[in-house]
Amino acid sequence: MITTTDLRKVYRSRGREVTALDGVDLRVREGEVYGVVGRSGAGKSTLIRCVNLLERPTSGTVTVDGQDITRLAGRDLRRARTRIGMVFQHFNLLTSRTVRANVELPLEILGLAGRERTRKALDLLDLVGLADKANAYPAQLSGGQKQRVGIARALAGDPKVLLSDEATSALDPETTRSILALLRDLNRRLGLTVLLITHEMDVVKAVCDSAALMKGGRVTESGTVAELLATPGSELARELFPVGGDASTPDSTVVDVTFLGETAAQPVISQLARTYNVDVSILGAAMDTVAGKQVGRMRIELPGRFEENVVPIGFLRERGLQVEVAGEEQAAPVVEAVR
Ligand SMILES: Nc1ncnc2c1ncn2[C@@H]1O[C@H](COP(=O)(O)OP(=O)(O)OP(=O)(O)O)[C@@H](O)[C@H]1O
Repeated sequence: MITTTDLRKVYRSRGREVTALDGVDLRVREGEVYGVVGRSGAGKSTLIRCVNLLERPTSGTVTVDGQDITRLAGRDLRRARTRIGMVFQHFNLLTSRTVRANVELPLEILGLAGRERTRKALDLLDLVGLADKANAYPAQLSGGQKQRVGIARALAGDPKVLLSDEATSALDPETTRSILALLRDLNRRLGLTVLLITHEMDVVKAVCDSAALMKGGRVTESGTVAELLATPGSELARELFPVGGDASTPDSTVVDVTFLGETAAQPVISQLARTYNVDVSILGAAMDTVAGKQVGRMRIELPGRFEENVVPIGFLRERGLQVEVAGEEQAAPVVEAVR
């Protein structure tokens, strides 16, 4: 639904050049909620602003719903933009206009007649749970309510795609949860594709089907959350699911095991201990729901060095678990060893 190909953006100001995007390839599928995370300055805002051409990329292409929008200008671009809604961290509401008039603004630009505009704005406010605030002014609303108005306004052009630029960063945790639940609900009910940027892993955990990590203007990892969790060495997986715990002795093997979906319910660790008669110590563990799936991660310690634990580690992998051995690159030989 959204594809960027070798997207580059170089800002030039006062003789200096800053490469904000350094060849970004992104694939957001129709109907998914896709999160882009990264530190401040990684290029997230630039990326999302290039997707609706608020910022013109220096090179590369952006395709939204099959249309290369980097080729568009003038009226064609304005029309394409109505199919791409955007919500902002600081809401960007007009304080002199009522809530209804804020939502009507893009409808005015689209040329809808007065009565039709009002009806549509009221429908949208109903959709975001704010029907009773139509005549209020933004100053009379809480942060969460303001963001609901921002979302209603973003939906005015019946977009297929919604872009969210840190929409929950200015909100408290409970309001964040309710706004994320609203985005998820709109994604499901309207089949809306959502591309959001955030610096909060909890946002990805709560709503995203897929995610990408940006660093220095590049995407360093991307995939569905399940794929990322199953990728050895994935930084995103580690940040989504941190498990701590240090080895009690240098003569042991520390293994991080990730349980996804059905495997989460299987008693594999006790099977491992019984089958190989090894003492398994649990150094750390966490269970959570990520993208609606139960996921667990456990850091275990096996007595003896890696070479002595090749077979038990192979046993875990054979059970379909994601297994990472701390400080080793021998993952492939282990698979070979049990075949
Ligand atoms: N208009 C601009 N002119 C010059 N440089 C800019 C401009 N906008 C962004 N940059 C630079 O581009 C780089 C990427 O910025 P960007 O805002 O996209 O990052 P970000 O990941 O969204 O950061 P944050 O989370 O702090 O918003 C930074 O080095 C920033 O200083």
